[in-house]
Amino acid sequence: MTVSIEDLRQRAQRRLPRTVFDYIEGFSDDGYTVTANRQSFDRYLFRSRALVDVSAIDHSTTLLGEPLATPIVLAPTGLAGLLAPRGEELAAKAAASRGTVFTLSTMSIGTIEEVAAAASTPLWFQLYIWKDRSVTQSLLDRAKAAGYRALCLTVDVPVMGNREQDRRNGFTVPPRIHFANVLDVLRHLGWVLRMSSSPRATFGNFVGHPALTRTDAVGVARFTNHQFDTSVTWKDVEWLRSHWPGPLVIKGITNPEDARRAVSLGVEALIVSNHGGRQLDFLPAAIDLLPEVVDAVEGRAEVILDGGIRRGSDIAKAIAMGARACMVGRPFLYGLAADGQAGVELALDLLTSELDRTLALLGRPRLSDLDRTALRVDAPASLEPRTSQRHGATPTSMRPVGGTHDT
Ligand SMILES: Cc1cc2nc3c(=O)[nH]c(=O)nc-3n(C[C@H](O)[C@H](O)[C@H](O)COP(=O)(O)O)c2cc1C
Ligand SMILES: CCCCC(=O)C(=O)O
Repeated sequence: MTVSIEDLRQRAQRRLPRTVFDYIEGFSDDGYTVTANRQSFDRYLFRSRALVDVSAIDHSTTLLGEPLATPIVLAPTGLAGLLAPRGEELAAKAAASRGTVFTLSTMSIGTIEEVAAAASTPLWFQLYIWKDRSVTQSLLDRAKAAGYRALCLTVDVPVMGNREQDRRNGFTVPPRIHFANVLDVLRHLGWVLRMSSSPRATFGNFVGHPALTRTDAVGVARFTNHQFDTSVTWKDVEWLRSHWPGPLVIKGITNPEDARRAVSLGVEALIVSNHGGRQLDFLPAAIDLLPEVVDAVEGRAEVILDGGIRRGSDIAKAIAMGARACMVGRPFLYGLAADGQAGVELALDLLTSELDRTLALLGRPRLSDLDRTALRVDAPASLEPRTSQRHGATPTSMRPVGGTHDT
């Protein structure tokens, strides 16, 4: 039975070849940050109120002026179309059916146009700035023409983080079968068969780009490090501000100074994020970064949190600290791998119903009832840095997420 995000994670793990599952779970270096993202939620405990009328729970909100039926937005994730054929389209449809936003990654398998055609929800487009600025310009033009509502500039990938497991696995796009993984791929023939109906297994927005030929498989880090511009600065944010007609969101803010600067340039929303622990290791947990960014912004932009959300209670804590909404990455990818669109819907439903239960038990029936008085900060949990090399396991599997089973 699937009653938690952890259950979905285990189903995803069973359905996917190991190299693909490892890519989702991937983290940089020693995995301090990916572990901290989960463990730090445990430092914040609730203060509940008794005898409050909680007969009408309301978890709806607005984001960038649009209504959201749930404060959970789907984060941009590259290569989601490797988990299920037309994976990005399925996830976008799931978001639409649950009244929330899907964010399409620059590095998706499905194209900007395909995903826009599949979904009837406000879509956001996540941008990585390419060295070849004509590529960047064309991405913007395509996203604009396809009706994407907001542009989400990710600023924490000047270079790709050190994903050691992907390197050990020789993970490429398209994924290759080689001596070391042939048995594992054979054990997941269901995935192979399902994916045979996928229109492609490479970065859809760049088909035809000279760097991506039909026959060559490319390493993700190698490819992105060649294509992404390492010289991006605030000047580019100013440029985007004047060239993108809709709301501008910056993803990957960890420092209050940067938050103030973004706000001064008229950015409408900030995403406090350490990229799910996949980029700079030894950044603090996302939830610990949140309060100082919220305080720096002083209500002049909306603040979104992502990183480590696996429970509705995590969302309640982030909103109590001042987040307007949360993004989830891996939780919806687990759902997508486990059961396509229905799996993404299940991930959203599980988190939303856990949030509802938390609001009722807390005695704060509406999201707007949540503020910092709903929380108390406990002693820091001890965070043990761990090396993937030493333990050969991913951090999320080392500590049961949600206290069910471990693998
Ligand atoms: C498989 C995978 C691919 C990702 N690809 C992107 C991407 O293309 N662009 C981006 O801005 N963030 C990307 N991220 C980061 C997510 O948007 C998000 O910040 C992170 O997953 C949040 O942490 P969580 O997975 O614990 O929810 C990716 C994350 C994962 C797990
Ligand atoms: C697939 C290209 C990069 C995606 C990304 O940002 C990530 O893996 O975290």
